Amino acid sequence: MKLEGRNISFAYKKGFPILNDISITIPNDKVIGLIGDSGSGKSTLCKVLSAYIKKYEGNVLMDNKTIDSNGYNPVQLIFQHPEKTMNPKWKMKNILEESWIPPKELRDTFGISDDWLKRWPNELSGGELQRFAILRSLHPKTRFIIADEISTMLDAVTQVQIWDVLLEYAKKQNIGILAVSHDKALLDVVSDDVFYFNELNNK
Ligand SMILES: Nc1ncnc2c1ncn2[C@@H]1O[C@H](COP(=O)(O)OP(=O)(O)OP(=O)(O)O)[C@@H](O)[C@H]1O
Repeated sequence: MKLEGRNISFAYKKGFPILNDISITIPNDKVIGLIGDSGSGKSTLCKVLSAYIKKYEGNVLMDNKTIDSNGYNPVQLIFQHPEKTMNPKWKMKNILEESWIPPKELRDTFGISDDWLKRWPNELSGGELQRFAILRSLHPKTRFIIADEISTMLDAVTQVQIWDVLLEYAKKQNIGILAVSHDKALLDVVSDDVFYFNELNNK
């Protein structure tokens, strides 16, 4: 299985293109790293691939087919700032289980303590929240994860812990990952191949 962006072009404002005929393939048994300058359009590409942006030129295909926009999206985007994607008025248990109910062992693997489930999002640290955001995205129907700077705000130890569990789970479940980061050293460790955004973007 593979996720493909084929000849993707996009502009927020007419005449100011951000993505120019970009093509990228993410096989479901690989981690593809993507590195590039700030403001170059990496997050925009992530949003196109995960259908947050719906109007663009080109195609996003999973095994050569367009993705059904009605059902569960098998391409899940995880953002740098997990708090922005969580309802502050919901307790963590509801935020997690809105997507699926992961087995307790998997929660434990992600280092999520039972006590955290009873808290509000603003009662957890960024790293703790990010564990929830990642686990929430690993619904059994997820086939690809688009990880947009998911560990940037974490200390080195937490960063390694989180990537370790994510990589192990993805490998077991055949989930492909696009890992976007400014951190070349991190991408060299987690990715099978690393691409430079500017080389994909035909400006
Ligand atoms: N909703 C939006 N409306 C208009 N312009 C936007 C919008 N979102 C992003 N941009 C602009 O598009 C360009 C690309 O932004 P994007 O967030 O994709 O870059 P990036 O490579 O992910 O940057 P960074 O590495 O700093 O996160 C930037 O110039 C940004 O200001």
